Parts: sequence; C-alpha cells; structure tokens
Amino acid sequence: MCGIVGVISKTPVNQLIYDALLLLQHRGQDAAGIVTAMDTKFFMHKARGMVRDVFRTRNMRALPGTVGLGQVRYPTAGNAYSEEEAQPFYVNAPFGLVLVHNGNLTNAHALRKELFAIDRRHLNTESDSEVLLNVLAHELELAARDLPLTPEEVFKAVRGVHKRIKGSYAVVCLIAGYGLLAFRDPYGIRPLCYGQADLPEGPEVMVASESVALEGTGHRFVRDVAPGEALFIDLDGQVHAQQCAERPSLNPCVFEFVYLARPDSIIDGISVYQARLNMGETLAQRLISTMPPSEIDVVIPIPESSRPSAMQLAQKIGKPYREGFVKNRYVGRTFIMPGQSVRRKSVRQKLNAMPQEFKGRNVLLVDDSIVRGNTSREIVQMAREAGARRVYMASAAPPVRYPNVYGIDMPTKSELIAHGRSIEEIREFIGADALIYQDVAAMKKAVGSLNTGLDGLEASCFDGHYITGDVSAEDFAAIETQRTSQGEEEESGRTRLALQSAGDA
Ligand SMILES: O=P(O)(O)OC[C@H]1O[C@H](OP(=O)(O)OP(=O)(O)O)[C@H](O)[C@@H]1O
Ligand SMILES: NC(=O)CC[C@H](N)C(=O)O
Ligand SMILES: [Mg+2]
Repeated sequence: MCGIVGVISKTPVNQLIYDALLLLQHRGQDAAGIVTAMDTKFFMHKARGMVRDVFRTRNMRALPGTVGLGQVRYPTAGNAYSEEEAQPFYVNAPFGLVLVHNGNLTNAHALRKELFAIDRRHLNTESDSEVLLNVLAHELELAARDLPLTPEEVFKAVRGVHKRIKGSYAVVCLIAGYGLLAFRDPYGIRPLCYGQADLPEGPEVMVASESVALEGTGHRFVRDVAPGEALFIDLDGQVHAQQCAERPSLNPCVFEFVYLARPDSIIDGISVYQARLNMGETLAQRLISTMPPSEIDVVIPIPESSRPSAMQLAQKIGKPYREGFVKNRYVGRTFIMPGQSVRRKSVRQKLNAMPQEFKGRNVLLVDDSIVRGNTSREIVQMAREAGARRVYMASAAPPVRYPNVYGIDMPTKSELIAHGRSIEEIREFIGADALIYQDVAAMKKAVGSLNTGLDGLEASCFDGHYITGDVSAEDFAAIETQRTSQGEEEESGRTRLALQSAGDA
C-alpha cells in the first residue's frame, strides 16, 4: 500500500509534505519522493528508503514552491530495487504532469503495448503507475482544446482514464501552471480524502490517503473523495468536483481495516480502530464456540496491528491481556518488506518474548492476519521457548486464500499459507496447539456495519470475489509472473546488498 499526498497552499509546502509522508510511512517503506512546483517549474527528489533517510536538509532546501505532492512506496508492480520506479512520475506533455498513485492496475500489461503501438508514448519502467500517468497524459491531450485548461476538460480526461484503466487507484497529479487533480477508482477500493486549513494567506487544501495525515498537519477533514469522483484544486485553492465514472459504487478494501491503515484514521466514514475492536469482539464469539475460554490463562497480542482486536477479545472472554512481546520500534513492518528471507529474519529482530508472561501458562496469541505464516510460525516457537505450556493462535482476519491484485503485495497463491491448506494443516505448519480464524461474514459485518452507506467491501483475498469483475486469467498470470520474477530479483538484490555491507565492514 502506498501513501500519497498533495497540497496547494500560499506558503512553502516542502516541510508540510514531508510531515504528511511521515504520517503515512506505515503505508510504504521502500521508497519516498516529493515534487514541488514554482510557477511552471517542477522540483523533484525521490529515492529508495524511508522518509527520514531519503530527505536530507539539502534535498528539502531544493524543493521550493507552494504546491506539491509526495508518495511513500510499497511496490506491488514493477521492481522494488529500481530508483526510477520510486514516485512521483513525470511527463513533460501536455503542460507538464507529475503523478503519485496508490493501487494496482490489472490491465497494465495490455495498456503498455497499446500506449506504445497506438498512442506513441514511451514507457521506461515496469511500473503500472507510469502506465497510468501516460494514459492520463494522453486523455488530457485529447480533452484540452483551447487554453487555458478548464476544470471541465480535466474531468473529461478523467472520464477517459476510467474507461481505459482497470484495477484500483487513488491518484494525485500536479498539472504545471494549473493545479492539483485527485481521483479515485470507480469501486472506491483505495482510500483518498481531503481537508483544509484556513491560513492568514488564504485557504490551504490537502489530499491524502488517510485522514491521519490531514489531522497531523493541522487540516480540518472535509470528506472522502467519492469512488469515481475527481477533484480539481486550482492554484487559488478552490475545489472543483465532479463524478467521472458511469456506475460508481463504494467497496473499500477490507485489508485497510485489518492491517494497512493506522488505527486513528477514519476511512469512508469507518474508524479503523473501531473496526479492529469489532473484529476482536466477533473473534471472541468464534473462539467461545470453538473452545472453552477457561483453557486460556492469558491473551497476548502480536504487536503492532493486532492490539485493538486482542484487547477487545480478552475483555470479552474475561481473561487478562498482557504484552508478552516487545517490539523493536526501529524495525519496519515485516509484511510489506519485499523478499521472503528478509521478512523471516525480521520477525525475530522485531519481536522479543518476555518469559514471565509465558512461563507455565496457556497463552492465546492474537494477530490481525496470517498471510505467509512467517510471523505466526516464528512467534509460536518463541512463545514455547519462553516457557508457554500450550500455545493457541487466533487471527482477527479469515484465512488469506486468494491472491490480491488491487495493491496488496500478495499476488501469488503459492506464497499464501492458507491457499490449498485446511485449517488443521495451517495449524500444524505454524506449530500451534489450536488455531482459530475469524470467518469471512463476521469480518465483513464487523467492518461494514460501521457504515451502512457502503455497497460492499473488497475482500478478494479472503473470498475470491474480485469486485471489478474484469480480471482475466491473463491479467492474473501477468501480475503473478511479474511479481514472481521481481521477487527473485529482490532476493538477489538483498543478497548483493548484504554482501556489499559485509565487504564494507
Ligand atoms: O503471515 P505473515 O506473512 O508473517 O504476515 C502477517 C503479519 O504481518 C503483519 O505484521 P507487520 O510486522 O507487517 O506489521 P505490524 O507491526 O503493524 O503488525 C501482520 O500484522 C501480521 O503480524
Ligand atoms: N502499493 C501501491 O499502491 C503501489 C503503487 C504501484 N502499483 C507501485 O508498485 O509502485
Ligand atoms: Mg503484525
């Protein structure tokens, strides 16, 4: 999941975008980038790494201007090792455009050929976001007739984009000399919202993936961008909005609520924290129907994302909630790290067990989700090493059985521990004495009941139903092949880096 932000102000925006990206860091830890604009000139800095590492003072000084955007990347297409695939992406015509994208296109492979052969556009990376930018540039070229460019023409271009691209996308794009365009896919899979601050110099408008980025930078949350809707914010900070999709419907990605988003964000009217509490509540009901709670001495969360669910579950079954694992706060999120071997090693670097919470006890470990099973397998073993008598494991999300093609990095079935395995086989794999999963309907109810205005929830990795309804076998194969070969490159890239640093030492 990437984090994106865009802002139009009357005062310099470099620090503001940096601060917003720090608030969105949990959504992407592989690369970061900012573009600012002064008149029609763009200034860009992007590189691999976390926000704090990518931007030094000298880079920040070189980002002048009162308009800009930024991104933190967690790759789901293309190559995590390529600096060029860090975002924003730039094209010089029409007008000069820079774009940031959160999501994943399912027809990028077909569009790539079409763009070259028919639209005469050249792409230089494997990123689907570069495809998206070029489709937008092409549509804008067609829509813009006489100058100056009008919001109506911008919306026409977005209508064209919706028709051509498939998949999930939340996008912010800077149009040199005109303003900031933001839009969201017609199914509302990926989140996007906007807010405002009233500065003495005039209004400041910020668009961001999560409300926490608005709040944390002093903006009043105005509303979510509707599915299919586009906002065009002109250089005076005036917001123009139009629905650009033919049949929009709101189906936010359920994995945002399970794991991706920060608990203090509100997405599409749903508090992520409350959704996690609710999932803890329904998981407790499931547990009670599976085993007597009297067999459990203590409930222990697997930090960090599972805490609200574990807390609520413990309260519901009347057992103590204890922090048995300490998290090294300097290790990033392991699920969103590219490469299996890095993920595996990181679990032990990240979490350490405190024996006094485990010794001689029957412990129930709670995680928000079990994806590849790396975390739970290591953790169960660590709980045993710390002296636990029996180790039970519960997941606040149902088994992840199907690949995700909408921007969560689990594109291949084979990497998912629950794919083609029974619960009993998974239990055996992770080495737990019992394994309890949330069920799909309960999860959907726990989240969906918090906003009755939803049309549904995008939950394909749990139920195999792909909301856009147009993902062909060829699309699955293209996404899978690309990510598999990239995975291998990532592994060898990591090895290269490890060898280099060993050599440097
Ligand atoms: O089954 P796996 O493939 O191991 O993935 C699942 C784990 O990954 C995530 O944690 P992560 O460390 O990314 O972040 P967190 O600190 O927010 O929980 C998630 O919360 C699970 O703990
Ligand atoms: N997680 C995301 O939103 C990724 C955006 C884009 N697909 C990329 O790989 O860079
Ligand atoms: Mg976790």
